Amino acid sequence: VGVGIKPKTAVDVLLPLVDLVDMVLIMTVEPGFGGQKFMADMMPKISFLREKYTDLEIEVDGGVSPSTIQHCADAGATMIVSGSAVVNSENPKETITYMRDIVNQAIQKTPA
Ligand SMILES: O=C(CO)[C@H](O)[C@H](O)COP(=O)(O)O
Repeated sequence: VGVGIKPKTAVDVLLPLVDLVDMVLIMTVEPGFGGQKFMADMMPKISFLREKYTDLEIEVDGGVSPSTIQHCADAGATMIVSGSAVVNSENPKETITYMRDIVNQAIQKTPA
């Protein structure tokens, strides 16, 4: 079971819930539809959670693409939702593999 927060929701609301769930979702667009612009200013929410919870699955959803994935990975995201960037890609497999590799590389660099 996961719990997600919208961009205007403070990350602190997750703190009492983290131990009860399998993952948290940080929305990087307003929920509703695909194709919106990635909100890089959501990255501090991810870094904050990653610093406190080294093993937590943190998902991002919204505007995630090959050009924004590094921000997510560096902040500590481990699960990625990507719509437009994948379905509009000329090579979805390559796009997925690229984003997965960036996230996996960041995970491997994270101190245990
Ligand atoms: O539905 C959404 C928001 O509610 C998502 O952002 C969407 O599923 C992912 O699409 P995209 O990568 O185009 O932002």
